[in-house]
Amino acid sequence: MEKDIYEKVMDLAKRRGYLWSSFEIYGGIAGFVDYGPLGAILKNNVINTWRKYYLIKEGFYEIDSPTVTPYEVLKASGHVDNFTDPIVECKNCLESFRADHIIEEAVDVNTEGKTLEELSQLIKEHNIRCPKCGGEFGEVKKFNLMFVTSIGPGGKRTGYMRPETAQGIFIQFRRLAQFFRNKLPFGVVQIGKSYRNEISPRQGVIRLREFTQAEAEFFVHPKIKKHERFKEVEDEIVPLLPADRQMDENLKDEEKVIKITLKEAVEKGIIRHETIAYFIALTKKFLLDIGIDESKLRFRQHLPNEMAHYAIDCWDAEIYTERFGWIECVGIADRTDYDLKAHMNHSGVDLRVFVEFDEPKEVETHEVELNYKVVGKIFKKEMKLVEEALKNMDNDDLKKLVNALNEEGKYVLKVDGKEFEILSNYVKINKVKKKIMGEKVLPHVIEPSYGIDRITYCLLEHAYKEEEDRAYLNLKPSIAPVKVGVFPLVNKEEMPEIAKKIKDMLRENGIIAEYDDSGAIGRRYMRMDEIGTPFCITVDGDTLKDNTVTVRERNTREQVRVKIDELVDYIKSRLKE
Ligand SMILES: Nc1ncnc2c1ncn2[C@@H]1O[C@H](COP(=O)(O)OP(=O)(O)OP(=O)(O)O)[C@@H](O)[C@H]1O
Repeated sequence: MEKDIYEKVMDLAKRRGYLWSSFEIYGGIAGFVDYGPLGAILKNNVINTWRKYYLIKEGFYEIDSPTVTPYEVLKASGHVDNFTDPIVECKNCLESFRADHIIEEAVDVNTEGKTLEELSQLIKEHNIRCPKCGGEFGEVKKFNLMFVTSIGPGGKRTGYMRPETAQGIFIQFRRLAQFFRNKLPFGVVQIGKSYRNEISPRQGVIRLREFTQAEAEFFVHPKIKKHERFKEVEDEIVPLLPADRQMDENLKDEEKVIKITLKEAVEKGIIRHETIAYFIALTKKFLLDIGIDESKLRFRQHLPNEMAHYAIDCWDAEIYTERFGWIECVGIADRTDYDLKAHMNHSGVDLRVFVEFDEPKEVETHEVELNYKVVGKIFKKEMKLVEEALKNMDNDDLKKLVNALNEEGKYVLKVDGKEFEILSNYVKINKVKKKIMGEKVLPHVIEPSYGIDRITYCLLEHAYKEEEDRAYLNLKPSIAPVKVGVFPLVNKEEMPEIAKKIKDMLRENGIIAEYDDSGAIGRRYMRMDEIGTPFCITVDGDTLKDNTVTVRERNTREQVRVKIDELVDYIKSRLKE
């Protein structure tokens, strides 16, 4: 049977040092992958292009936080309770599977949003059996995808390997807001490993248990979701697969995608707001820039019952692959204030940002006067902290304080993770008119989240080309790991020395070049083509006479002669293509 593209790409990737199975000499474990010498450069080139978009063009800043995360953080974020997949175990061979995947592979049913009971029912109804041994399945259960660990000796403190990089940003929000001088909107990114104990990862690099995410968190005023630079992208036409069209049974699959401008999509309410639309455009630009095939890219909106527990609108950039069909590579979600609110409530630390009004407003409000005789004895050393917190309360909190004191006779004041009980006799509340300059708001966050491994695999698959006499990777010069192969035509006279000098000269100028003098020149070209090297330089007899070399282009195989003196500039300009 002919190999499919996945097999061919993975075969090449293994042989030529792009991707290897991890722990191979011990039998390997599904869901882990090593990037070999070329793979590591390719992945870094993808990440650095991504940085160019988010850090340089958008003005976001990057942070780098630990991957081991204490229980409290992920309890607050909802991951301890909700970050689960449905699991089903074969009663005979005890192998576990993801229940929704097993059902969708066996019968034509959409399992999105189904409860555990409904999934169990579907397995029984369709008599779905274990694909490994044909055995009967037990009931469908919940399985939490996080890897658990313990922090410190004795296992007293539970930790998890982070399931997403985003939480590291949310929990540093107070410091980040200070860094950005409390001016909304602002953006922060984090690139790094995330961990999910996927139930049965059978899709190679697509579903990993340890993978790299590049996540951007764009914090906005909750009422302002227009984007300052939307104008620059509003005419962009993007293939969209909106939720209602996915659910419309009268439409054939190919009719479900619509191609309209982002402006129209926002105006018609298909995309919820400009900021999501802006990041859809940015994502498209980035993916095409690294070499994803435009005809194999679309944006699919999550169905209402598919949305993550924290999101109100979400669009996935899906990329087409031959074996796996459309796969989600980027998720662009409006996470609202879900995470900041959760961390504010659990930690007791105020994560709101003070936003100034255009004009000061006069409002009726309250002022708190402390009954020092009473509170002095109660709060002792903490007196200053309590006093400051009460004096700095904003209007909303003052209302809560007044209501609580009227209704229950007490109020719980939270300051820096500490709680203080305030009773009615501790304070005197005066009604006053005040000019206020602004208000505290809890920002919303719009998150584009990129799966670097899936993107890198798609890139390899889209770049893979076959011709009669060769298979090669059509990687863009900016992304290819090795930029130039340098060869002496024959290993005599001074050709090898000159070629080695050219290789060194290119490297000194920041261009990764490889020297190769083994085998026939044609085979050397093929070896470079196979790993996607865009240019090959050959030193030949004429070089010795006129100091020129041939530069051969990978795709067209066309050759031009270039002076050695001009090589660096020539290659540099062509690497920008
Ligand atoms: N197990 C995984 N292996 C590799 N990449 C992943 C994995 N899980 C998520 N990603 C990547 O991280 C991105 C953002 O994560 P997100 O939580 O939105 O994924 P997800 O919706 O849970 O993915 P899926 O539905 O495929 O499990 C995804 O778009 C994907 O590219």
